Amino acid sequence: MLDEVERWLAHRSWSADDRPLDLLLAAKRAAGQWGTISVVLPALNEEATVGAIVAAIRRDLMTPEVPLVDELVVVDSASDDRTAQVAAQAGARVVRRDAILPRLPAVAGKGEVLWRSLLVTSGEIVCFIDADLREFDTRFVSGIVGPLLTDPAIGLVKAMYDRPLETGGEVVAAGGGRVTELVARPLLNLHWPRLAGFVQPLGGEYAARRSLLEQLPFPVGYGVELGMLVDALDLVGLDAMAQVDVGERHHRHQDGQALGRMAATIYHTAQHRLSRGHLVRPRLTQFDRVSEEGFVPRTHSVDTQERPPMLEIGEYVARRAA
Ligand SMILES: O=c1ccn([C@@H]2O[C@H](COP(=O)(O)OP(=O)(O)O)[C@@H](O)[C@H]2O)c(=O)[nH]1
Ligand SMILES: O=C(O)[C@@H](COP(=O)(O)O)O[C@H]1O[C@H](CO)[C@@H](O)[C@H](O)[C@H]1O
Repeated sequence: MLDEVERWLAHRSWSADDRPLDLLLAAKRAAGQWGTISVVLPALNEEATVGAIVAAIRRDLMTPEVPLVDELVVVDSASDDRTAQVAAQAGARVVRRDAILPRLPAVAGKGEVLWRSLLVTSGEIVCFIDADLREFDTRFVSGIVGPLLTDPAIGLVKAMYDRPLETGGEVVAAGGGRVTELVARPLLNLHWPRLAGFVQPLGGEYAARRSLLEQLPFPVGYGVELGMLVDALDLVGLDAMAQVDVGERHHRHQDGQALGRMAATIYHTAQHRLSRGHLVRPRLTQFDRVSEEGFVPRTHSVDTQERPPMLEIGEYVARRAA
């Protein structure tokens, strides 16, 4: 590991316990406008889990005694279940992805909704939390916004955690984060070794200053986390980035082929940054055994579209100037 990363781990890697809530609330008061916090949950068919996450954040972090979070928004990613109703009943403001910036028709993908969320939130600190988490602890939020409240030099904070691989509520292996371990961590270590200190580079729980996020392109799919780490490193440097240990994360796990498609788009996101030019062919062929036919190839396109920095969107600039 690079000496720079060793040093980074010593002074940019914390526990959520290092910043108790009373310290955060005092820092938030002192920060004024710069301490405003928006929590965003991207949600595609998360009716089973989104309500408990919303309720926990409202219960713990949006009360007169603990007014840490200023707004809580669920961006509904064209769900076809009751995600929007469940989230609204739990107390979130729900915004439909397709209602945001309709002049640019939305495309499928997690990064698409995170990018659009910047247009419908106002906090100077934006905190992203996946909506498929179970046994959610609001330390995930307070832990990662903490350094942004207490240290002006920090621009982006990732959560780190254990992530058991579970099926039906039973732990089947210690090593969740399959795409992290098989694709993202090797890619980062080989090509961006300064990012090798991030324990959960693909984790979906992270917070950043709006002033940083609005300068970054957003890969529209699952490449958004890797792309954001690489682009933030280029723009603000490693010392403006940090990570906080928030314990253990339980979430729904996708099947192997879905993770294969995720891996392909993450690889494309990395390759796009490596050569900013020559792109691999964005297609992925996978195989299913079909009774008498044997293995049948099924080819998927790999999403490659990226949205520009929000500062290049006139509506966003006008809203911020208002
Ligand atoms: O097109 C998409 C894909 C995912 N998500 C949300 O993004 C988060 C992370 O997605 P997912 O759980 O599928 O990723 P994983 O954790 O399995 O890698 C979840 O809240 C999803 O509902 C979304 O809003 N739109
Ligand atoms: O880290 C990973 O390997 C993947 C899959 O996790 P699991 O193997 O299902 O625990 O999950 C993450 O990757 C996505 C792409 O960056 C993020 O969007 C998810 O929030 C994150 O859970």
